[in-house]
Parts: sequence; structure tokens; C-alpha cells
Amino acid sequence: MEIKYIKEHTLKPNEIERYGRQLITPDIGVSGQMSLCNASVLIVGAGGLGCPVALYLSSAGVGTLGLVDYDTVEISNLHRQIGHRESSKGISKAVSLAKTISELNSLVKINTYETTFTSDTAMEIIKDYDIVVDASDNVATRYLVNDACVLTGKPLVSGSALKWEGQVTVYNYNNGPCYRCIFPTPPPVETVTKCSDGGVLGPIVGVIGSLQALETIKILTNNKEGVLSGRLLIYDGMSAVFRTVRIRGRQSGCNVCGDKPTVTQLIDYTQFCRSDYSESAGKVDDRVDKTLIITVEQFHQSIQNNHNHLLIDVRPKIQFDICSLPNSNNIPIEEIDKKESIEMIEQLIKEKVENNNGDNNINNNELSVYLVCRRGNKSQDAVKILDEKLKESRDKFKLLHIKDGLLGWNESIDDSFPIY
Ligand SMILES: Nc1ncnc2c1ncn2[C@@H]1O[C@H](COP(=O)(O)OP(=O)(O)OP(=O)(O)O)[C@@H](O)[C@H]1O
Ligand SMILES: [Zn+2]
Repeated sequence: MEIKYIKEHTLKPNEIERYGRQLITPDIGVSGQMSLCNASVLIVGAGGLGCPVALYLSSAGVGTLGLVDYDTVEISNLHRQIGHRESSKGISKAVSLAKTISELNSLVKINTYETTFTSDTAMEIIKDYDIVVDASDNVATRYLVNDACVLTGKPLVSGSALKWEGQVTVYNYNNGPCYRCIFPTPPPVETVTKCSDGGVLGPIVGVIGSLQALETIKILTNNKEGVLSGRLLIYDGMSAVFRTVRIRGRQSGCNVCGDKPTVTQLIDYTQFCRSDYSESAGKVDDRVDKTLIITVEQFHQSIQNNHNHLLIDVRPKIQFDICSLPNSNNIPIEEIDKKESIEMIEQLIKEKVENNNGDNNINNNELSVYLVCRRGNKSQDAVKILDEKLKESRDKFKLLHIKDGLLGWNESIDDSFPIY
């Protein structure tokens, strides 16, 4: 005779075995586990935050996970994007992460979206999910995900991390604020520091991603009281300090969740934020006069021809110390307009002009001062500053910024130049 140990409509024996330690936790129980198993969560971004979120939510038994990412795995991702493997290099991050989590828990249904989450794709993707986790890395996507969540009435678990710090909060939950209630307008493009510029540590995104997974579990298991809505958790990894601060509540004047919303459907977020749905690939617009720009190919040609030149690398010292073009001088952009920097550049120019007069090997009498950075953004700012600051001696040299910078050098001239 078959003995019935398990009540009907509850968990199956393999689920009890797998989730046992979790389901005996106070405030989870069978009903909490059932809610997790029946839930669907969309994770936007399968990078530093998305990996730990997906690993913990799949192991916790969330029934369906959606993974959105347009990018492919690079070796430089692996120090922090722990859901990918070396063998996944070059393949879609969504697919790579799906493979890892399916090996962790084959009971979870996984949907992959190898595409950019945009105003055109968002609504169709989001409609099948209960909760959205923002694990992206750019402002345009943050506004897009927020508005899509408000318009469809879904809670949004938001996280961000940079250098040694990270933040987590929950938007659009239980009448709490949305992202726009806190940040009604996007920050100026130049004030946004990117992971690719500022760096980030693996354990920091690990902590923040784990906290995002935990908030998601709390929402799904209806542990309303503790949910980080209307509060922002800030983690300073260097000082080992967690702080939770109150943030503004829902604003009745908010453009999307307020009483008279002006945003009633998705808009063009790249235009609204004046930036792309990507962080590292961010397009660099030409903001300076054509006469101040040189391509990496032209620069390469000119140094091969032994053209008299001075090369100034305007990246932070920490990056310059890792790798740089031969014979370059490092003056970080933050310091370039300082008196000492200008004097130093004037001195270098003077030396070059004098050397040139006595050196028959140099082919062209005119000195060129080249400015370079990682991808041609900061060197544009530098060229504008120096054009102004060196006004008096401008007839002695040509001033040019190298379009596409060192990434361009790696791509078009020498791929052995390390990129990171
Ligand atoms: N709108 C979007 N649609 C789909 N994926 C997105 C979108 N915005 C960001 N992402 C993805 O979110 C992830 C963010 O993760 P993270 O910042 O750790 O990675 P990253 O872009 O690989 O960083 P880097 O290349 O600078 O090392 C990336 O994989 C990125 O492709
Ligand atoms: Zn709002």
C-alpha cells in the first residue's frame, strides 16, 4: 500500500529535498517555497550583478527566470561575472548564464533574450514576469526598466556597484517610490562614472547582487515589512560599512507614477538620457572641431614617418601604469588645466621644438602634440582645454586628439595592446 506522506498541492519530494534548509526558515515555509516555485523573475543584464542574482534565484527555486543581455562574454568579465566560464568566451551572456544556472537547478525554466532591452522590446518581454531585477549598468536602461515596471505594475529590484561601493533599493512596490520619484531627470552625461573607467571589485557586485536576490525572495514570499522600499541600502566595502537611508516616498508629481503622469507609454530613453543602452560601447560623438582630430591610422602613419611629436596620455595614472603607448607622457584629464601641468606641457613642447631644429632624422619640422585616452572621450575634453590654455604658443605646434583612442589602437593597429 502506498503511504501518502505529503499533503496534496504542496511540494514534490525532490523539491522538499532540494529546498529543505530554505523552506524550514521562519517566514518561508511551504507556502513561501510554493510562491517561489510559481514565480517568474526577469533579470535585465547578465553581467556583474545579474550573475549572482540569477545564481541565487535559480538555486532558491524561482520557477521561471528570464535573462536579457545583448552582449557576449569577454575574459575581462570573469573576475566578477561569476555565472560565466572561460569556455563561454565570445558567446551570448544570456545563453552562457542560462547554461550555468540550468546545471545548478534543472527544475527552473529559463528564457533567454539575446537582445537589447529597448522601448521596442521591453513590453513584450516584461509581460510574462512578476518582478523585474535591474542588473544593468547604464542610465538609459534604468529609466526604461523603471517606466516599463510602473506601466505594467511590477516591482523593480534595483542595484548598482562601482569601485568599492554598491547600492540596492526596491522601486514601485507597495505604493513606494519609483526611480523617477527619486531621480526625475537624468544626470549630465559627463558626471556618470563607468565601471570600465572607475573599476569594480567582484565581491562588491557579489554582495549587491546577492542582496537584490534576497529582496526578490522577500517580495515573492510576501515578507512585505522588511522589503527595501523607500529606503536605500549603501554598502561601502572598503570601510566594511552598511548604511540604510530613507529616501523620498512616492511623489504625486512624478512624471510616470504620479497622479497626472506625462509618461504613459515608453519613450526614447537614449534621447532622454543623451546616452546609449550600453556602458562600455558608448558612442563617442565628435564634440571638437575637425582640425583637432586625428584617426589612429593617421597617428600611426605619422609616428612611423618619424614625425616630430609629443604624446600626452590623459587617462588616470592607475590605468597609464598598466599599459601605455611608447614615449607617452601621462597627465590625467583632471589635472590638465592646472598651472603645473600647463607649464610642464610648455616645457615639453619647448624641448621638442629645440630638439627638432638640431635633429636631421626628424622628417617634418612642425611639431604635433597628440592627446590620447581609452576611447577618445577624455582626449576630446583635453584638446579643448589645451587649445585654450596654450593659445600664445599655438603657432609652434599642431594639437590633435586621437579619435577612438587606445581601444582604436588595439582594434586597428596592434591587438597585442592590452585592453581591459
Ligand atoms: N538595455 C540593455 N539590454 C540588454 N542588456 C543590457 C542593457 N543594458 C545593459 N545590459 C547588460 O547589462 C550587463 C551589465 O553588467 P556589467 O556592468 O557587469 O557588464 P559589462 O557591460 O560587461 O562591463 P564591462 O564590459 O565594462 O566590463 C552587461 O552585460 C550589459 O550587456
Ligand atoms: Zn515615480
